[in-house]
Amino acid sequence: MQLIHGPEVAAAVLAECEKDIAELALMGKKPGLAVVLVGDDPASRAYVRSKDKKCRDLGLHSVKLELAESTTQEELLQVIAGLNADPAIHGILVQSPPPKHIDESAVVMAIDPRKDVDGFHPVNVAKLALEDRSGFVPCTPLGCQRMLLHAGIETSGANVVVLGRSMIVGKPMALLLMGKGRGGDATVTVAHSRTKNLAEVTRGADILVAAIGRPEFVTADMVKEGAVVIDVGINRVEAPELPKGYKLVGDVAFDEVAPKCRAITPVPGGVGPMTIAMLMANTVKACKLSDK
Ligand SMILES: NC(=O)C1=CN([C@@H]2O[C@H](COP(=O)(O)OP(=O)(O)OC[C@H]3O[C@@H](n4cnc5c(N)ncnc54)[C@H](OP(=O)(O)O)[C@@H]3O)[C@@H](O)[C@H]2O)C=CC1
Ligand SMILES: Nc1nc(=O)c2c([nH]1)NC[C@@H]1CN(c3ccc(C(=O)N[C@@H](CCC(=O)O)C(=O)O)cc3)C=[N+]21
Repeated sequence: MQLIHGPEVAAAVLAECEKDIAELALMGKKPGLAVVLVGDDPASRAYVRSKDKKCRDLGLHSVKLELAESTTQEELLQVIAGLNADPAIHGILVQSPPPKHIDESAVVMAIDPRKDVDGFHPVNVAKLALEDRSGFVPCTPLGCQRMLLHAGIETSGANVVVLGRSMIVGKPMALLLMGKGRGGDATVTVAHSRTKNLAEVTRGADILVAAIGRPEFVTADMVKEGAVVIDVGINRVEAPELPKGYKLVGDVAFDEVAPKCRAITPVPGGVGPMTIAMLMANTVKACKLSDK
């Protein structure tokens, strides 16, 4: 069984970013990323902090905006308009999900598609579906694809099952893996909460991507011997015996599934660090494509 280490693959991505950042510096350009967080969800805060740190480590310009829970949609849209107009900012990320009084799709629509490093804007969703590589692909599925490539896992002709159909993970993951060319050309099945005989469907997978947000949902009986398993899930579960009072587990019951696998990603230390690395890569790409 091969363990695919997220931080190791992320380091390769970040090394490429560093080369690009050095080249951009020669042209007087420095990639800039703005991350906007509305409210004070602890998991979101942790993510925003680690992104900010990674930016600084790489020498990117980083702006972290932490707005009060009570921020109105109008105020948030004004903040985004300011970032759209700011030539030092090439990427904008608004942490999802926003508080309930804010319409997420209105927020996504307000971001200049050229700065939409999350790849959530309809222009970028369409570009992914059209296989137009000038757009931005959501960081998490992009990171999963990169992990498969790094681990030498052939996707061409493989039976892939993507468990989950969200716009952030499942749907773009399916589009990437069914796309033509390197890291694609797979036969993709997308399963979700209405799927019948789920275990039978997932047992057909040569490559199983789990992105449902249910702790340790995927058990050994759902996985074929020799399959590759990518665990996207990040679930906080209570663990009173630990100093933090919680631990992170994936959507896969790692201990029982791992022994059956050809390769598997752990949680933590799997897909999470890749998401951040791809965010850096998308920001560098946005800077390269910008005229400022
Ligand atoms: N590693 C990383 O960087 C990231 C990790 N995540 C994690 O990935 C997981 C998924 O996130 P996200 O896609 O945003 O989640 P969503 O809640 O938006 O989507 C979950 C999907 O899983 C499906 N689903 C839920 N329960 C079941 C079930 N019992 N059987 C089959 N399908 C089910 C849902 O089906 P239906 O559509 O029918 O409701 C839905 O399509 C979460 O744990 C999240 O924390 C998310 C983003 C980044
Ligand atoms: N607009 C937007 N874009 C996102 O990309 C986005 C979002 N909203 N909302 C929330 C999810 C979740 N997400 C994670 C990224 C990295 C880790 C990560 O690095 N996790 C570490 C563990 C970190 C820890 O120990 O707490 C790991 O898995 O090893 C986790 C989760 C991005 N998301």
